[in-house]
Amino acid sequence: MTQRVGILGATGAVGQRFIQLLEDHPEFDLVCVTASGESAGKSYRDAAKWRVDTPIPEDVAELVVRETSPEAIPDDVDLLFSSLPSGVAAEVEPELCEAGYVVSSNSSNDRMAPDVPLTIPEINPDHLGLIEVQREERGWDGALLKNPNCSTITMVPTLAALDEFGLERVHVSTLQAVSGAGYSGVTSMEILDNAIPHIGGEEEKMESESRKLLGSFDGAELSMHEAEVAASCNRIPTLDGHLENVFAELTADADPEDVREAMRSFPGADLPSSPDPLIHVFGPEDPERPQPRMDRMRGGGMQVVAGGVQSTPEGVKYNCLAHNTIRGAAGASVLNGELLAAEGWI
Ligand SMILES: NC(=O)C1=CN([C@@H]2O[C@H](COP(=O)(O)OP(=O)(O)OC[C@H]3O[C@@H](n4cnc5c(N)ncnc54)[C@H](OP(=O)(O)O)[C@@H]3O)[C@@H](O)[C@H]2O)C=CC1
Ligand SMILES: N[C@@H](CC(=O)OP(=O)(O)O)C(=O)O
Repeated sequence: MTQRVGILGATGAVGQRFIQLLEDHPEFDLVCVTASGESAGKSYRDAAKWRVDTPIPEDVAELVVRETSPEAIPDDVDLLFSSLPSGVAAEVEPELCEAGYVVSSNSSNDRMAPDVPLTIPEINPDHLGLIEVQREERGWDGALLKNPNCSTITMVPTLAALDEFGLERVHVSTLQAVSGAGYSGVTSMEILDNAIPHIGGEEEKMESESRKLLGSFDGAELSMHEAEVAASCNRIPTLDGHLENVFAELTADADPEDVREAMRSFPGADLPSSPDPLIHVFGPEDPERPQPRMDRMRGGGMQVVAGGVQSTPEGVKYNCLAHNTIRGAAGASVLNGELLAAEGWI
């Protein structure tokens, strides 16, 4: 069955990725786009400065952009994807959920709220059960579901694969693409011939969101994973694709080939946007991979790519990579929407 969907913040960088990913989607039909009051009332073509590398779908270009409020959105929309600035989302998303809409959101507000599921469908689909808790506590007919931060989602599938070796402590250092800061986020004068060893709030997000994603849900309450996570986040002059150097301390012995096999065989999800395999792993014959330019579009930008697995005295070290605006943003929300549909929440 096809579901009628909308995008909140559809004119922005992530909103445009949503439109690209929803074109020809087998389950979702895009019927509604919203943005700020500045854009509302204009055609999407006139409101959005289109910057994605495929043309605007003609039917979307003709849609009239709506205000971002419950009154402006048609009642028969089954699911809303959200790519609003987090301050705006923090106000509007709860109003929409209260009005009965189900929202699959990429914005960072409420990710760590104890009654808001933060999911990667291949890793913790059972956390969706938190929606029952959320509805009971908040009295909503709708629901709010979040996907994690783009740097977090790049690393967590590899950590989930390592969990069988007793994941105790994680140190990670990131090399993040400029698109993560949005189109006007970092000027060329700041980033060319340079690297910036700080991204506001990013380290805290990686450290807390990872433990929530890897945590367990007993049907009523969510417990965080016990592993300690310490992150150092850096911006570098790549366009798309976050590369990360991970050092994992494990309680069990783990040979690099066992680790590669655990990552290679980690199961995907039976959902249209989930790649198979979930993690592409380069072996010791390709020590220089993954690389952002060469590997970010694997699996349509939805695959996580790992390589450089080597033993350390405490466990293993390796590199991992994912496309930050596809697997790390719009693609993650679409995949969560597919999970909501498959599990009967919409
Ligand atoms: N850029 C990226 O790679 C990533 C971004 N994110 C997160 O996704 C969200 C969106 O990011 P991004 O697409 O880069 O942001 P943009 O600034 O490019 O887009 C923001 C969108 O929100 C709309 N908007 C702004 N203010 C309001 C308002 N007051 N009411 C209603 N709509 C409003 C804008 O509409 P208008 O055009 O009318 O101003 C636009 O559609 C953020 O929370 C960001 O942190 C997450 C991961 C990666
Ligand atoms: N901070 C990320 C992008 C982002 O907006 O993340 P979040 O979804 O947590 O707000 C980056 O710079 O690459």
